[in-house]
Amino acid sequence: MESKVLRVEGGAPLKGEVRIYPAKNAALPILAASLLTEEPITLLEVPRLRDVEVMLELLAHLGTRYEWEGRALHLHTPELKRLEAPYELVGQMRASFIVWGALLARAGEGRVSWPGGCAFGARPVDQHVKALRALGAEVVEEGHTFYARRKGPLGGRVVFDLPTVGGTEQALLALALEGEGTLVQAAVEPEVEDLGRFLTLLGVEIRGLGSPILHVKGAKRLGGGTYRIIPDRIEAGTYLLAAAATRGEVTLTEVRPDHLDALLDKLAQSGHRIATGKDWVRLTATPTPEPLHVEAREYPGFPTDLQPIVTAYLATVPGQSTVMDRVYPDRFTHVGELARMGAELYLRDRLLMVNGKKLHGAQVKALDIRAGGGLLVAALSAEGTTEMEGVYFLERGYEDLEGKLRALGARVYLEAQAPSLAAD
Ligand SMILES: CC(=O)N[C@H]1[C@@H](OP(=O)(O)OP(=O)(O)OC[C@H]2O[C@@H](n3ccc(=O)[nH]c3=O)[C@H](O)[C@@H]2O)O[C@H](CO)[C@@H](O)[C@@H]1O
Ligand SMILES: C=C(OP(=O)(O)O)C(=O)O
Repeated sequence: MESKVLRVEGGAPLKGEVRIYPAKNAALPILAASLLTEEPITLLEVPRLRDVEVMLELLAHLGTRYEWEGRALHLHTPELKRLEAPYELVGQMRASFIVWGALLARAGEGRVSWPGGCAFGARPVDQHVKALRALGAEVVEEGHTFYARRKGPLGGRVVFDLPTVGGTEQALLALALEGEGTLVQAAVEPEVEDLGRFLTLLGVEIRGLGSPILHVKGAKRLGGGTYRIIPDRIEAGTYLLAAAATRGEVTLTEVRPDHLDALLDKLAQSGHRIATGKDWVRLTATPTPEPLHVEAREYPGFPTDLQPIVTAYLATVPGQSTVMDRVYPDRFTHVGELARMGAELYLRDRLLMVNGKKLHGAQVKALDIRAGGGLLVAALSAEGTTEMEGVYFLERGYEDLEGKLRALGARVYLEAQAPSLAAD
């Protein structure tokens, strides 16, 4: 059972420079896509995160040999050894579900368990099933597993009911070998585009990348190659919001400022000074920020993954802010925990009203990755000490969190168990 606790002594403004690592949510589908080729692949600078370790365990189960060289990762799947992804691995995170499309493409069949991932409301997979069926695969749902097979090359037109990141990635992988098809209302998130670029490197033809209509032409065989994953816009956003909440000054390096447009605009609206260069962003916080109205939407809108974190920031901003999440309307597991720190939050018909004020330290629990990010931001700005349980979730999404925050002057300590909790 997880027993680590993150102790945060709040109140220190974050100051300094922090390097942003590659995107977890781009790395994971790219790792799944490595199953498509028998040629070796090298990914440069892969984030060393728990989710990546789980995905590598799944790939190894399916037949991949891999080796770390510093932060680079060499992968090689000469042949698939198994065609099923079990619950023990797929149940740990969402992204592993898309190995299904890769198995179907390479082996002609594949079975996956119902996926896990963060539980912040309903997360159906009907669009994944719809896409594979529309491309001509036979799909059978058996208990909590999904089986798909194809007789010949996949092809056709998928019209998604709504833009889905995972569903679009699933369809891209399914079409990558021999398939040919069009995806309508595809997700346009940078992580989907990054997967598309990686597939292009392997030999798949994709027109329309970054737009909601994608034309995909798979190849008979795919090659290998070396690829650099895009920076993590959610990690970047977390540090920017932490800097804003603590009224500090932080420069992010190795980022894509264009991927952060929606957040940077909101931070500027709130009164903070933002400067950007080709691959860096600096936030100089105003001591008197303004409240905001934030609505999380699909890219290029405000990211749902930053919604719990911007909520935590707004809980520290005097005045009334409002927050809605149009992508995951019930993504509010952080609300009750923020309230323990004194935050005034009222949820009415999926509209969150936030009356910002100075927060105080408390014992809190992260219930999913970005809820953890939000609690962390609140704790950094709060008066007094916060002890956070659920560190497991933070470790799914943030590499070297303690080291990076300490370098920015934060007083954060990862402990085996907080003394006050040990007494329980
Ligand atoms: C590993 C990964 O990359 N996770 C991200 C990915 O999750 P994930 O790929 O699971 O999210 P989706 O983009 O698929 O979900 C978007 C919306 O579509 C709905 N939906 C999705 C699939 C489906 O078959 N049916 C359906 O109705 C979902 O309930 C949600 O309301 O994108 C989300 C939205 O940016 C992010 O919050 C997650 O961090
Ligand atoms: C919610 C996330 O991941 P998952 O989709 O795997 O739950 C996330 O990265 O914020």
